[in-house]
Amino acid sequence: MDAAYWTGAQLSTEELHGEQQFVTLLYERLDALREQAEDAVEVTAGQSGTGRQARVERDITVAEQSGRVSSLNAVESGLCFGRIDLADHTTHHIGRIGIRRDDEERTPLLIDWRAPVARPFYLATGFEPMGLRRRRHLTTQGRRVTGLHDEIMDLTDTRRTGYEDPDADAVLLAALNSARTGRMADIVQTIQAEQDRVIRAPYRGVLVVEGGPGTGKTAVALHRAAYLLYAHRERLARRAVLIVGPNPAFLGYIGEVLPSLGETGVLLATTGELFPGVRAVGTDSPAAAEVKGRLAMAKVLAEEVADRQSLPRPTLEIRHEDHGTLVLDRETAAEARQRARETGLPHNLARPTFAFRVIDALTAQLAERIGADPEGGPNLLSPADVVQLGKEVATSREVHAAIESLWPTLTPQRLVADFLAAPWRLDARDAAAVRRSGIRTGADAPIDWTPADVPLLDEAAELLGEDNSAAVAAAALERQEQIAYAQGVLELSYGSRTQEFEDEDESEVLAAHDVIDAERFAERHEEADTRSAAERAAADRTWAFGHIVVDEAQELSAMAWRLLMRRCPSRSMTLVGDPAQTGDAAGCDSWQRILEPYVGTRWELSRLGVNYRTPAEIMEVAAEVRRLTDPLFEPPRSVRSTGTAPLVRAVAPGLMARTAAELVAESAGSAAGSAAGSAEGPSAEGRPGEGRLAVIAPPGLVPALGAELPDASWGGAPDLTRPVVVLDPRQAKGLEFDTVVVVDPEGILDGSPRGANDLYVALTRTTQRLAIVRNAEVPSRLKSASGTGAADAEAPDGA
Ligand SMILES: Nc1ncnc2c1ncn2[C@@H]1O[C@H](COP(=O)(O)OP(=O)(O)OP(=O)(O)O)[C@@H](O)[C@H]1O
Repeated sequence: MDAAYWTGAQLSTEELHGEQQFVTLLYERLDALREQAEDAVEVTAGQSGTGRQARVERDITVAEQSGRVSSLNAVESGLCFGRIDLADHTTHHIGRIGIRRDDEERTPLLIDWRAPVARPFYLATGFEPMGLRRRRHLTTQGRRVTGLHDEIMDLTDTRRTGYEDPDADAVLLAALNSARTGRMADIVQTIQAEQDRVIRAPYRGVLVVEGGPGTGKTAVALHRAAYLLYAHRERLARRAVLIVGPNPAFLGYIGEVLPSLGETGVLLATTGELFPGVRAVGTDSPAAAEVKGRLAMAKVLAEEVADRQSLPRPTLEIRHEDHGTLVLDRETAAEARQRARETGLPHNLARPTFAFRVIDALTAQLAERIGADPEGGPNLLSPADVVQLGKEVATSREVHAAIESLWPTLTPQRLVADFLAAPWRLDARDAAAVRRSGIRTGADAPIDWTPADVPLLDEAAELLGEDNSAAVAAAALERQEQIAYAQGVLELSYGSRTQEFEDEDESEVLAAHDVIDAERFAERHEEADTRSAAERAAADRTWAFGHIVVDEAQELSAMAWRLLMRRCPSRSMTLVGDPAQTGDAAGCDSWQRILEPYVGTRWELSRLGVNYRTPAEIMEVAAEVRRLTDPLFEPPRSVRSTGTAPLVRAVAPGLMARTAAELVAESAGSAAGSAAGSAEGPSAEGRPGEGRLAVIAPPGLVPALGAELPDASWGGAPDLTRPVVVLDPRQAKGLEFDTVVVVDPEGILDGSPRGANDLYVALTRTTQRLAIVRNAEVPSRLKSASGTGAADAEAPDGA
């Protein structure tokens, strides 16, 4: 029947039914793929093949197929979310991953959102329909299609479905208004055009993405990682992608986004986690972190190393077991040091050169003494005697101790610990900031490393180098043994060759002796590393990543940038941040200054200008903070307004924590109340228990607030999935909540040199409601939060 004769209701039912059938088919296919992968895991794991080769192949298959099962599980929710109808009457469904039919042609059933075919779904507009007649968003709950939203792109097309939505942003707004969970969600269904361009920007080079709060920088960075893994799968699967965030809580917050896009092999880390073997659990004062983050620390550490390459004053006496006292004078040691330095090698790798020179000089001295002809003739020792003497010198414990005292083998930990124990190269104030008491100089005792120590350790590791000659020699030996073993296997296999064998499939027969030599045979039998690239990268300080994404990039110190640049020699990087939110005293406020030493001016800048998080009324208050220092500041445009101005309470300082707790209790009550009357579907007002609230206060007030809010999570590792958390502004960076209570804004403003940035961050964390509890005894520097303006509608307490 012609659609024009159908009533709207019939159309709607038919359309929805059709989509439901399609989605059901997709899930059946997903189930089948998952079953295949699970079966492969089970069958392979149960295989009893013996020998190294069989074991390796089994482990690789199990790892691959288990990864596939995890990816397929992760895309279960919202598998298909869109459809595009093209002018040529073809249609494509768009989803989290690509799925094909199980037919001969492997016909595409669901198009991966990252495929070029899917691009018009994100970019087409009425002005530029990109060949589309219609764009459809599907909303689903579990496997049930719950809604359709159609946009007509070709106005000459008269066909109607009954799901045409006059509000093109309905799906976006529903996503923005949904209650937060304490975990970031992906935005794959509603990526906006300006975001799409960043996500699909070319892979090479450094791309900086700058934008105000809530402009989707984090979301875009994560989707870009997923896109790059799709578009450059082979290279990036091998070299891995690293995503760097400011703290572990933030990484927990964003940790589910990439898996929900089917990507599980990405390493998420803070810079403090990038030195394998070191857990940076300590904390620094802001002053200490700032000093440790300065670029000048690279020079300081280089000088510390040079200092360890010392000279005797004026001579060093070495008592040799058999030959009495040897004397190493300053000139000889200086010459040996010069030679060692001239190698240009890091300290530990240049040490053998130093040691050889010293041993040579001492051997000559000894030969001179022992072989001296009492008659004054030539030395009586033969060359072989001298070689023997050299061996004795080289193996002498005392000689070793002497060399060690002049050119010690150093670990990064020991070098940095010694520096922190006695930072005498720094001026008095900086030294006082970084000095660590309780460290024993020269001892390898464990200390509480801080995140700001990690770039120092990395720098030290570069300066020192790793003397892995023993490991290399051992590996070479093992390889020789493997080749010998392989030779034996090949001879055996040749000897046992039978007629029956010759008739078999040639690959089996040729595999033995005809086509490979012992060396390649040995290679094939080497123990393969079945860890994913991300896992291997996490354990390897010198790993070169295929791409690095840095979120909150403005927070990184100059020393942290040095560390990251070492991990990415290809300089394929995406850096997202907002200099206006820089809180860390060691952080940078100019991209050019950060990047200059590494890529000169060869980097791209993209700006995001729409705030998807913070409602316009709240953004106005936040903008006032920035205008304290920059009167012309314009905030990013908010995509929504809620009609609710921030609530302000001015109270005596001793009542601020109590008042905040009361506001939290009121908020919980009103969320429950409005939930009772709310319509179906997720909303910020949500159901009881839905939504998240954060109290953000200066660090000194956090414990008092924690005491007033016994159910809240707070401290070093707050649980963001709890209904209420108490955070300081630094901890709140990058996060968002349905409701935020900012306590003591003036305290935050004055609390650090970048207090204005911290307050700006605190005020922009909410998706719905903001309350401010301020100290009534200090004048407010924000007009709209002064407790006397329009925002004060709810009458402050206790003022
Ligand atoms: N296209 C989109 N569709 C749906 N939600 C979006 C979209 N873009 C951004 N958002 C949502 O807006 C919120 C803010 O995004 P995000 O945290 O990525 O911003 P940001 O720029 O990193 O913010 P900040 O600098 O304040 O940390 C998130 O909840 C994100 O999911």
